[in-house]
Amino acid sequence: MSIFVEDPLKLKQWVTDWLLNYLSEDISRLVDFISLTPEPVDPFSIKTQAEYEAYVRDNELRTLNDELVKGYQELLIANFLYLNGIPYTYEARYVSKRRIEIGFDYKPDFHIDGTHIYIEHFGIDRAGGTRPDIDAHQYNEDIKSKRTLHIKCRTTLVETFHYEWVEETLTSGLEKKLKILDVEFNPINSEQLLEQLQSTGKIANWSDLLLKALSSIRVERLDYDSMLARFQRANISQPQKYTVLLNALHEAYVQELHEQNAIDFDDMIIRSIEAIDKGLFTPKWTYVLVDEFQDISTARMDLVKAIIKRGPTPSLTVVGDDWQSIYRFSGGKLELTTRFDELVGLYTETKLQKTFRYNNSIADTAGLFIMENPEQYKKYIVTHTKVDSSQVYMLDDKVGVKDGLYQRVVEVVSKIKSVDSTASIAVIGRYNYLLNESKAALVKNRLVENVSLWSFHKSKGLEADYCILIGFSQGKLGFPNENIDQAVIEALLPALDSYPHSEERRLLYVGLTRAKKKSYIIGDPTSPSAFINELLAPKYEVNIHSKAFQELYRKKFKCPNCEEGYLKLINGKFGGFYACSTGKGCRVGKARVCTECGAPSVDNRGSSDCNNQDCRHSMRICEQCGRPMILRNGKYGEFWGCSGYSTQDDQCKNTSKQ
Ligand SMILES: Nc1ncnc2c1ncn2[C@@H]1O[C@H](COP(=O)(O)OP(=O)(O)OP(=O)(O)O)[C@@H](O)[C@H]1O
Repeated sequence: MSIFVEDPLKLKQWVTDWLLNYLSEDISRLVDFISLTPEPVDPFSIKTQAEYEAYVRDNELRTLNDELVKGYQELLIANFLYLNGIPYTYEARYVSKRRIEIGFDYKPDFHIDGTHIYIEHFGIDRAGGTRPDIDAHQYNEDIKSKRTLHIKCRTTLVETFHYEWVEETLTSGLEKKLKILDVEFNPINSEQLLEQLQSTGKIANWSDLLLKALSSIRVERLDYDSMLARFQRANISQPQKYTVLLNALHEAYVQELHEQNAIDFDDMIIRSIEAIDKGLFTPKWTYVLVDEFQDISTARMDLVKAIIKRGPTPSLTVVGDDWQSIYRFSGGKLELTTRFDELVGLYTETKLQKTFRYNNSIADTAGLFIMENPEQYKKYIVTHTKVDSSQVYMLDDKVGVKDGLYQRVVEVVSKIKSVDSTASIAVIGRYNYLLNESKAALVKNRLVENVSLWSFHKSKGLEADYCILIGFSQGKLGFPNENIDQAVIEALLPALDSYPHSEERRLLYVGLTRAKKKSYIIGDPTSPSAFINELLAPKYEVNIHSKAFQELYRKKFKCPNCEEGYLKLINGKFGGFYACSTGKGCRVGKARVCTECGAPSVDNRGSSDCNNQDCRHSMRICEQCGRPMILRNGKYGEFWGCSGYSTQDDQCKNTSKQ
């Protein structure tokens, strides 16, 4: 086996060395690479301010000079200045401290040091249009006041625009504009640049990206053409450049293994297939059993197929659970389970729907949660153990207390031990650092005995009496992990179902179902992740043991019409609705289920409005009969028509204009 298999750090070092060599051979490769990472994003495709903020939060836009900037196009300008040896300051103070009409301290995007030249990048298209969440009129007015201010203060304003980026003239245009002003260009040489890239940690980040790409190329058995096709299908910009780079990396890796006279795990599989196909080995097995089939990769499936094809007509039995497919990042191809007949052939199915591990409370919460994704199979798990009350708890991380999360972990472990001293306990976290910190806190409090620390991935197949699930923050290191900057890796991995966070959802399902007795979820009420918000909904019947979370819950489910009541989900004959917990005394009666977020939606005149302040979705309803209105297409254009139009015994013909 290759040393890379035994010591992943050695592989990382090899990739880093390869990258440094590859880049130093040709300066144009270096410039190309800089333009490939981070991946370009068109800000005009971002719809809301919250979405833009999440993009900036989750995609650290750091220049070659190590400044954090606020937009991808600003990053390109900063890098252009840096590569051309033009000293600049990002968001420098302006000569005048005067506030311009719009009322903020004016800081132009860039100042060319030692000159009166400033650069402003304006996010407008040729018609003056802006990002959808920005008021275009106001933005254009601001542009005018900035121009006036520069004239008044006798400074030179160089303007660049979003549309130049679209037209691919952003940096070439800037070059012309600066040369006219006699700005001196001293392009940086490749050694200096490489040094800077290393010292700012960029090379290390790029190596991580390449490592992941290499692993995907291996497990998916991709060649140049299939890689290029995937990038094109995924709309990756500059697909050719990525393909050339990754293909070169893969070839060098294969060559390296050859020189080491060694193989890796992927080779083991690939060579086994070859050995069987060439008749060097004849399988004799009459029964072939594959466990954890939901995570099987293309290469592994090819091996199974070869064993069957060349064996003595064996029977194949596979065991898997599509709800627990969590190894896509290492090639797991859920499709092979969900499209088994198409991809593998005829089969008979046996459903294992009874669990001897967890109780009905955990089964109901976890089952409802996983089946939110309509692409997962519908299954109703019967449990051997039955309980009368909810065994899933939501706790907070002691809002505002330093290391509050780990203190909470200690508290829960200590409480469990006080009532069930020999119980097995597991702390399950999305990232290893969460587990390391938890372990340190438990060791310090002498509570670590009988406590396992597992990542959600590692917890697969394991079990404990009590499980404590942690790390539900928002963003890049959150759960669900909202890391969206690696579209390249996404494109190389097996196809993913389209439901948002589907793989992360399965991961939480796995975590929730590790406990035999109780599951505790610890979240942060000040920035609850999407999963925490979702689990607060009454249908999950989670015990909310936290004032802060109850407050959040209160906001969403408080009955708007009475002091005491909460809106509770009822599954009626004609679908779900919410009813006030105080019963008939409350005038609100029933509330609808918001079609966007599932929280209660309360009827007002002509519309039903979501009670969840983060959602606030408004659904148009018929003023005559209360059914939802539907936007229809008629002879004279679009109009709103009552959805009761097609109901035979109680037809409603109400319409209103669009
Ligand atoms: N027939 C049975 N009677 C009693 N207990 C059982 C029975 N079958 C399994 N168990 C217990 O149920 C628990 C779960 O079993 P096992 O780990 O085999 O399930 P699994 O289907 O592999 O679960 P998962 O896929 O969720 O990891 C174990 O503690 C096991 O000992």
